[in-house]
Amino acid sequence: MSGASVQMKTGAGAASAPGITLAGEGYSGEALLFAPLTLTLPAGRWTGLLGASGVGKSTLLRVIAGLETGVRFVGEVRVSDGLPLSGRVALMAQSDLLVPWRDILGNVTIGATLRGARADRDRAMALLERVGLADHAHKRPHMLSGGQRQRAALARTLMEDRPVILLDEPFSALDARMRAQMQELAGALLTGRTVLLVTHEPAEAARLSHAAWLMHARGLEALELPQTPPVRDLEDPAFLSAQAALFRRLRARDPGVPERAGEGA
Ligand SMILES: Nc1ncnc2c1ncn2[C@@H]1O[C@H](COP(=O)(O)OP(=O)(O)OP(=O)(O)O)[C@@H](O)[C@H]1O
Repeated sequence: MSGASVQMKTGAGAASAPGITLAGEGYSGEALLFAPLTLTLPAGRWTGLLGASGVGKSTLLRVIAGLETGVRFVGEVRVSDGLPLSGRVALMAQSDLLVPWRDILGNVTIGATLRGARADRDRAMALLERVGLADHAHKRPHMLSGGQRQRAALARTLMEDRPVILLDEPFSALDARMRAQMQELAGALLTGRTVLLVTHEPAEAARLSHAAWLMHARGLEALELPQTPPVRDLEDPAFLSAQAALFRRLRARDPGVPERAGEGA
């Protein structure tokens, strides 16, 4: 590995990771999008959030980040230490948001630049190495594939070293091999952070989450996960059967209605 090694497990971010509780309901125009729900993100844990497209997952994530949404959210976000979340959150949005006029290294260090701080280029290069982009550090984003851009966005998110990490479908553009690797990297580097992982992949939620929820218009439903800690081994039988159970749950006709015995996919 070139440059500084990436030491994030014991960083300040993990030490101060708060728990977060979001409680409220969402409206699209006048229509109820999702009924009152309470989403708890335990301190220092990964929470997975699954649900049909358009149900409001990204909205919850953006509300926690304190960003505008196209949905009217009526409710509140509580933080376990009572301190504002501002400055303590790193968000990896669905679109990579790489700025076209900076190279990949410049994108990974953009947070420091925007704050007027000195960028730690060694650490940024070490992260780019970990996401397999060291050879692309001096290319502009348009020269990269979708999956490469997503890995650059992941490196930029990890670079911020924040206690709260919000990931919106962070591995969706990656091939299977790279996806598994990036899951393992994120799982290792974000140990001890409070992480919300929005994903369409039950396998991803089952592999990375301490707790996972299925969101639907009537609220949240707890999903069953193995007792073993994440990141779970891809061949772990408990992981494989949890993944299969999540698939069955997602494929059920109406996820808001509990299945009767003998029903299901
Ligand atoms: N800027 C906007 N203006 C108006 N409506 C919006 C806007 N952004 C999102 N919506 C609506 O809010 C709802 C929730 O969107 P959101 O992006 O939170 O869903 P999601 O569950 O994350 O979907 P996906 O899985 O497809 O990303 C959707 O029905 C969408 O049409």
